[in-house]
Amino acid sequence: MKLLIDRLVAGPQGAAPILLLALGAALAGGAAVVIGELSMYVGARVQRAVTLHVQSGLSRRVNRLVGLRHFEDPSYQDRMRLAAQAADTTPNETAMFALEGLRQGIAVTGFVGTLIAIWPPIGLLLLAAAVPAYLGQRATAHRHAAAAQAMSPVQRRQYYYRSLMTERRAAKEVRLFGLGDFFHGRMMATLTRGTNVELAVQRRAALIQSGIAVLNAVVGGIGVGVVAWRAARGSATVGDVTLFVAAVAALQGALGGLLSSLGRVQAGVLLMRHYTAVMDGTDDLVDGTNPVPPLRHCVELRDVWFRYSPAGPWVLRGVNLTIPVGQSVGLVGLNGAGKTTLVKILCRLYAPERGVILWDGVDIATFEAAQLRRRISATFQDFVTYDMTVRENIGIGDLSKMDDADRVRRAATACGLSGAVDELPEGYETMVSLSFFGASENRGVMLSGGQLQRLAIARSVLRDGADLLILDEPSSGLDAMAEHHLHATLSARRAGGTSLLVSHRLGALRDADLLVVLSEGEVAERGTHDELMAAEGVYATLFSLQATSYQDDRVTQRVDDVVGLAHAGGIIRLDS
Ligand SMILES: Nc1ncnc2c1ncn2[C@@H]1O[C@H](COP(=O)(O)OP(=O)(O)OP(=O)(O)O)[C@@H](O)[C@H]1O
Repeated sequence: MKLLIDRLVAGPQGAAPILLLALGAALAGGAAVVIGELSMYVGARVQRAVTLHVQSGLSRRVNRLVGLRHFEDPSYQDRMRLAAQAADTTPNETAMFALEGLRQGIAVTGFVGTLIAIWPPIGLLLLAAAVPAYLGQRATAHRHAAAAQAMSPVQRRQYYYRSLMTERRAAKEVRLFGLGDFFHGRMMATLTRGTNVELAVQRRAALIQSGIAVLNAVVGGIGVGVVAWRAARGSATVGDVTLFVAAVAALQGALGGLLSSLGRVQAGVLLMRHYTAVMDGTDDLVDGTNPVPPLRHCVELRDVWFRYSPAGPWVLRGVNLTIPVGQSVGLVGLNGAGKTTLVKILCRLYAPERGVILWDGVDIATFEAAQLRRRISATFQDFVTYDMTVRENIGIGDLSKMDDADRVRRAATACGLSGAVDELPEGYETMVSLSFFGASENRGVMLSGGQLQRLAIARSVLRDGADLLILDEPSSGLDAMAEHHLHATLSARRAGGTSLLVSHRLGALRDADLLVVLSEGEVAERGTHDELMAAEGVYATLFSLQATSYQDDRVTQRVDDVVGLAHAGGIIRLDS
């Protein structure tokens, strides 16, 4: 371009050299565009591959967490969010920076060379200007990273309020209690707080950028002034001036872009510390390595003490409990007595602070947790309903049987669910969800609370090879008829199996081989139903309380009639 201008300024020229130079300039421009597009495409491929790799590593790491404590720690939740955010953006930013750096780096080297060739001292001036620009950018990057960290809990709160207003789970109560404006107000307050933090960082960044721009303008101005002055004195050409002006503008643009890209990478790298912290972080439970043999004798809790936090109250206080193989143990207690906690410890979702849990005499802490859990089949009180098909919802209990339609159907039948499923538009392939369409774009369905509970229990039933069956409040959502049937079915299936049952409906547990009453984290009573009734303690009081509320002279005859009818003709459908 410089040659072209100098030729034109020098006076009339032949057409061929001018056209040749113009063609050269056009080709150079075109090549730059093509290289730019190519590098964008390669960059997109690279960044996609890196993001997939990093995101996959993060999910695998989280999946490897043995215990539950991290999931109940807000600061870990924040860290996870930042790690995911960093994993999402930093590889992109870095790939972009690498490509931009390559592209702009070549351009910058060319421009700097050109400028130095025209007026060498500009090199020093540019260097002097680059140092504060870099430092300013670095300070901005640190502020961005710090703001992202400070914002994480605020954003989680904001998403939480938004989800309450937009998702199905709270829609009922939000309308019933008129909570829409209340949650909207809270969401806006957190949003405003977050925006203020971000704006403060942006303000600061704008100030720094303005300072850098002024510095660049001064350096550029000095350079252009000197070269123009030299041209006026005849020691430089007009082409030199034109080239210098263009190179200064292009250089400053390229450097600005590079620096801000570098700033984003620096902020991303700072955020990636959260990613590495998650990836390299220790688990709250150390996983064992030993294989888990089939249960032959018993599971025993020996002097187990547990609390959810070091400063919190003891939830289990020296619990001793044996679950002999082939027997059913019923766990009873008031709300908050520690029943579910005990179940979670048995599944090694937490470790006891003192005492041990022995599996045929071996501390379960030495076992590989995943293997131990494969030997246990548990349904929790707060079970999950997945936005998947009925078959998948049951198959979740044993992934190896998820596609075995027959096994899934048998598990559903055992829980009295098959009739209801058959009536669904796509049977077992019906989506249990109001958020997603099914495979054939059919709308999903929502089952009743009791049906969902049976779906969850069917998962445990599907896992029929397990050594220990744990049911935590399996029938709380079932109607009386369903409960009766379910217990009859489960008792039959449990025969000879080992089980731990937790229930507030004491009638459902009276046939258990052993009943254990937990009170404020301690075993208060143990024995069979008859023994505990004779002892006239807590169990007898609770049982009598429940029994008296049902007492009516007409009851016995009616129950006999109903159960007799059900057994005779199957006319009482559990899944009706
Ligand atoms: N994740 C947790 N973090 C902190 N405390 C907890 C947690 N889960 C339960 N707790 C506390 O531990 C105590 C025992 O709870 P747990 O759920 O084991 O009782 P429960 O006997 O199963 O009660 P319910 O009959 O109501 O189901 C309660 O005081 C509860 O507040």
